[in-house]
Amino acid sequence: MAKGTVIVKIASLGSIDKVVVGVSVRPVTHNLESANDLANAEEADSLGSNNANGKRDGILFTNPMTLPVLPPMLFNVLPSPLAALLRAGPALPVTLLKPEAALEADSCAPSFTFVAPDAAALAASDVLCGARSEVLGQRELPLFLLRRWLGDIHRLYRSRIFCHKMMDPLRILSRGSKPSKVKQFQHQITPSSGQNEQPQLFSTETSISKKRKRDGSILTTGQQLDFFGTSNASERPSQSLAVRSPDLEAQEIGAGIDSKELLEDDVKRILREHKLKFTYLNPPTDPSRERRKKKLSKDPLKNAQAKQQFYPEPLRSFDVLNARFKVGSRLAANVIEQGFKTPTEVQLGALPLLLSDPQTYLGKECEYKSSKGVDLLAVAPTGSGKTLAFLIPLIHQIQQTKHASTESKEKHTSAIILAPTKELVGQILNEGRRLCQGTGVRITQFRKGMQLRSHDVAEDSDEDQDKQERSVVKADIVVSTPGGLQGALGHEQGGRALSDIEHLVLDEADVLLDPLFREQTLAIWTSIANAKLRVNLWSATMGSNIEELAQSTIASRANAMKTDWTPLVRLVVGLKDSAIPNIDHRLIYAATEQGKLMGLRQLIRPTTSRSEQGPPLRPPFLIFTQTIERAIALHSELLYDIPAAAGGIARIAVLHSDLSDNDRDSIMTRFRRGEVWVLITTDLLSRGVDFRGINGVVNYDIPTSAAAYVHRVGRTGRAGREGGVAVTLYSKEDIPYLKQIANIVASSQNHKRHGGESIQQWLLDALPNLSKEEKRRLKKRGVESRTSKGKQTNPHAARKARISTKAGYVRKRENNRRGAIEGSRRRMEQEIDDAGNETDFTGFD
Ligand SMILES: Nc1ncnc2c1ncn2[C@@H]1O[C@H](COP(=O)(O)OP(=O)(O)OP(=O)(O)O)[C@@H](O)[C@H]1O
Repeated sequence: MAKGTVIVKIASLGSIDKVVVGVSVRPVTHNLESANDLANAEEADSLGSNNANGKRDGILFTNPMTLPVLPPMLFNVLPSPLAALLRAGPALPVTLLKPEAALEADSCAPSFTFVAPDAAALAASDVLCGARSEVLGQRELPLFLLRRWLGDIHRLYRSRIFCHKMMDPLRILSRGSKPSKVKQFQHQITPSSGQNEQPQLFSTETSISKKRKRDGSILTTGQQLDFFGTSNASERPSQSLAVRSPDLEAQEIGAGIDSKELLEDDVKRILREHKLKFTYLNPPTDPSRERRKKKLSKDPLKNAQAKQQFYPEPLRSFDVLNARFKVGSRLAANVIEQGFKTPTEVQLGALPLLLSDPQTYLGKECEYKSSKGVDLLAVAPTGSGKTLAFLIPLIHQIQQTKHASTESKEKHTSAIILAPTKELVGQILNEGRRLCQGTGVRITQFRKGMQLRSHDVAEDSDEDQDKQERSVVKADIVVSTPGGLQGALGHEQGGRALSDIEHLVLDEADVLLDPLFREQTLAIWTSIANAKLRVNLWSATMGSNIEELAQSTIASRANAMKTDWTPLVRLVVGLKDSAIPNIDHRLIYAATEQGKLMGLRQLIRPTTSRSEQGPPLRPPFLIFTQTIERAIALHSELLYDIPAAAGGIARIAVLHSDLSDNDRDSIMTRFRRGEVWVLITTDLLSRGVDFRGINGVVNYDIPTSAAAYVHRVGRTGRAGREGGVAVTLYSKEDIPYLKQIANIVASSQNHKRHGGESIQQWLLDALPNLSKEEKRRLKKRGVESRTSKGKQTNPHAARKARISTKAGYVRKRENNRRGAIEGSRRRMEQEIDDAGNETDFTGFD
């Protein structure tokens, strides 16, 4: 085997109780081509030693192409535990994917994270030759090898061999070594089945509609609008601008032809196909024009809407960022280097808005004088790449300002990104760092004790300033939760420090402006005393009340500061406030709390008859509960449900806001690496957090609003990935909440790419309708029996809602025991205190 060729290795360790799948750049020492080879390996299990044939025993090597065909052969031939373990081998492509997942999760290029079951396995298997071992489980591989290896794996995934052979590790390891007679190799594409080549949700490929032309012939718009070159090149008409492949486009860019503009009709058609709608929310009011408009139609609303919609030319490919928008070549290269090729809908719509002069799309009519951009409200589906859509323009604008600036090179923060949770802040930071590399723009997370600095503060620096120097933020972009940053505003320089801020981005804007965070967010927003401030608000859901609040804040700020009027535009992708159409939704009636627990167990380890009914829920998946207490209770209930052979309790974890930051980080990392398969959590992880390979989401407790449902289930099916499953278990108490969720499911299934079961009409009809006020109340309160308040108001219902399968007397005994231990501990502490007090007493002088 040529030096540097990457192969995949399956290693069985000494006790044959571990299977490691990894890559090696070493020559093949043991080619697993036949059952005999395997038997040899099984006999001599001393890992790393050479057997009589000079082969390495106990380590089973194969290359990526043979791995998928191994398992069936092994199943039939081998009886021993090794056979069972090797059957788990093909399930480990979940693990095999980890380098990729890790690549996405952390800033790993040009290294990647390899996940071995434990330290011994990693050390013993010597997974990566020539690797520099730094941290447990983390080795570095030269980038070219990584690329080639991932390429091989992706090819396999694309050919679907892997998926076909892939087995559910939980099922295999929990049901003995006999090959099951049920369709265990049932083909299922899951979000974790590799890289997604098509990140668009509403791509032309999937929405081919037919129009009748005037001459009577049928025009298939989907074909005509293969704008992003996804269909077969030979089928495309060569002349159409709308069908150029990215390659061709790249060549054109090189030849300087890219500046060609699309015809207005083409632009409109493309935007319609991708379900993009742009609205100009605050066109300057011209009294004479208003009068004319009223005369034009009896329906002024219609007229107004027609006036306010506009159609900017979409971004065709990331390759044109530099040529068309003069985005710095380093920033443009960073985007491409991360593997982003085709812009998602929100990116193809928002990037031209934020990167070009508003006059180019709003026209001269907007009477827009300054060239300082627009304020933007963007509503786009979960996982559609909003982070990239706001980071690219932000970095570009900061770069431009820096180049144009003649002022001192002293670093001042000029942009703030707010997000509701620390997890999301960390994630934005990671993505921002990757994009900022080599651009001269710095991004940081705002931490406790840090301070922002403005020009003036820097100028009137004194001795005290030196002391504070180390805590002063020197980055251009600061990412923070509202609470974190608001603390800094209390500082005497706080208000002044914000005077340099030119960009404010609110990610998950609807939650940031919801009562929970509203005060903090508005405090920061209104403290920014910079007339040039531009605001972007992003979310997958945005109610009209939030939109109004945003508009009125922008307007009142402008009035108070007497600033020039700035255009405010809205971009909506797809149907507002709806769930992504590329996942399967299942609503399961479980009647009672016990029923829900049984239902969940059924999902984790399905019995055959049930699992035949729909795509099984494969790990990794997330389980949402209503409260922290319930997440903890569910965790301890399910702790032993994953068989020890499959990793046992290490495979399940709980994450909530009562944990320390370190614990939260560590659980997130373990989940991203694939060490944790089932993560139980609260709504803390329902927004923004991006685990690309999540196969499913379980709403163990029903979400309390439609928006919460949209965001929770949006943790799967990221960037257009197919095969995600969203299961909602509901009991009698959940019925009032169900209608809003059933409506979302129905509308999402109607827009599903490949059809799918829609929710039955009788269910929709049978569910009670709620008024706005009731919805608001339900959202605020949650299901009361599951809250601590519910325990006091209705202890009986609260008892019934408890997550536990233990009988009452067992719980009582446990409580008594716990009480006794606690009492004894307290008594001992008391005695020690008393003794201490006695010895401390030194008597009278
Ligand atoms: N053009 C693209 N092509 C492929 N993948 C992309 C593209 N843009 C973004 N992604 C990936 O899509 C995933 C989701 O992106 P992101 O987290 O920004 O989505 P989001 O719209 O902010 O979702 P949410 O509403 O849940 O916060 C990320 O893994 C990101 O790397």
